Amino acid sequence: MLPEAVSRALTAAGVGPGARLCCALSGGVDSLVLLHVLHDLAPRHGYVLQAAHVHHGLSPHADAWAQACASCCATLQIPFSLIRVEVPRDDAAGLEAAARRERLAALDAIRCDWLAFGHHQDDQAETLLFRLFRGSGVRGAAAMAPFEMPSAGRPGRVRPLLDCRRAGIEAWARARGLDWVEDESNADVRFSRNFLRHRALPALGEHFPAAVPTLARAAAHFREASDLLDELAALDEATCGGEPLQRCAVMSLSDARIANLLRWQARRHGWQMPVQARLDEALRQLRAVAQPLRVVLGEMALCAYRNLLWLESAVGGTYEPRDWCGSATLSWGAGEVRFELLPGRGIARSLLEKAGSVRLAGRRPGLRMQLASDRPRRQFKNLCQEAAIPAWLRDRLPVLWVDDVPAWVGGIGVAAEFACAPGDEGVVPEWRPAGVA
Ligand SMILES: Nc1ncnc2c1ncn2[C@@H]1O[C@H](COP(=O)(O)OP(=O)(O)OP(=O)(O)O)[C@@H](O)[C@H]1O
Repeated sequence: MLPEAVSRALTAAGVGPGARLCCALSGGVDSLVLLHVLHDLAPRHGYVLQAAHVHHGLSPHADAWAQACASCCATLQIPFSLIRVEVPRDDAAGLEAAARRERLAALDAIRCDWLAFGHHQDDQAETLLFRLFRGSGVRGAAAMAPFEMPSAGRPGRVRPLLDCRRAGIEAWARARGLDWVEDESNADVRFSRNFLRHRALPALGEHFPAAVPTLARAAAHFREASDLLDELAALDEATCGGEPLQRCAVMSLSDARIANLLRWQARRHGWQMPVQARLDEALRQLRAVAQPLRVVLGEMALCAYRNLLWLESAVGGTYEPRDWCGSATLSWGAGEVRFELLPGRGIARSLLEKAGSVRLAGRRPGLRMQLASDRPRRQFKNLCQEAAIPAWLRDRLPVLWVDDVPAWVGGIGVAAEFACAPGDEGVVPEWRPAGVA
């Protein structure tokens, strides 16, 4: 039964023949059973199995766990990696969350297509309860996904035991004669997760015998609803003009829909969402205050200027001047400037090659530029107004200085005297300020 559940989950995720599958092995019973089942199923599914253990160096038993994982893999002849991570003891997120973050980052860096985790149905029920007690919305209540597709160089994640009960996994381990290690911290009911596992769920189970599978089923319903909200956000973004959004179009949506859209965009950029009250306040200002507007929401800022509306990183990077020597990108603040070679477009390459210095730097006082030979030379402020660049962004605009003459200003364009003629080799700079299109 258990191997069949794992097999179904792998098929549903699309872990096919030739896929490189890495089992995230903690040494506990769940991932140990998963490793054995994956090993048994490998000939049927045709994936290439490996395993990895992350050594956090936090528990006095950490070396013993790593050793147990290594020897189990040696017995099964499964390639094994041991990854050591440094967990900052004073991390603001707390020690457990920091360990988890470092562990996932280390696992994500493994050369594989899929990572398999040993989370099971009891974990799913605990996760749902835990999140509900933190006031989660629909997305949080969706708990853990059975699988997450590989994306942007990151392996996919699959949780093949998510439909299996803990007791069934332990029974399978005993029947197979497996030895496993117990994480001593799992028994400490001062931790919320352990309290839910050892106290709350057993108590609930006395009255609701099917509490765990029922909660897991509810999580699946929440996942469906959460996916629908994502689809709605994608539709709303497209109807509102993409990124940046058209302010008028956004304002015609309800607050709940705008919040849904902004949350979805923030997630895509990898920014943490602020608490609901902060977002409500930002929306209130958006409706009430005349533009321009910039409201900082933790790691990001909600900006409105003219008819544009967008999220951008609120955490600036460095804006140090740097020489351009032909590289494809130069980092700039929280974003970067990309340089692409295209015939007849952008800056004439021959002028860059002849120049004594080509530097990416900020604007300087008195900057003036002519965007076309039949247009007047304009001051920086006017150029920004014409290009709808909001005031708070102006000090952060990248400028490409060629022998101290501005050849290109990010978001504005190329100076007429540097423009590439049709048929010549051109260099097209593109500024990506991390969040603002
Ligand atoms: N040290 C480790 N090295 C490799 N994989 C690990 C390690 N610890 C945990 N895992 C993987 O993560 C799965 C879940 O373990 P655990 O519940 O302890 O971690 P978690 O990711 O913090 O869980 P949760 O998401 O429930 O908080 C394990 O079954 C295993 O696949």
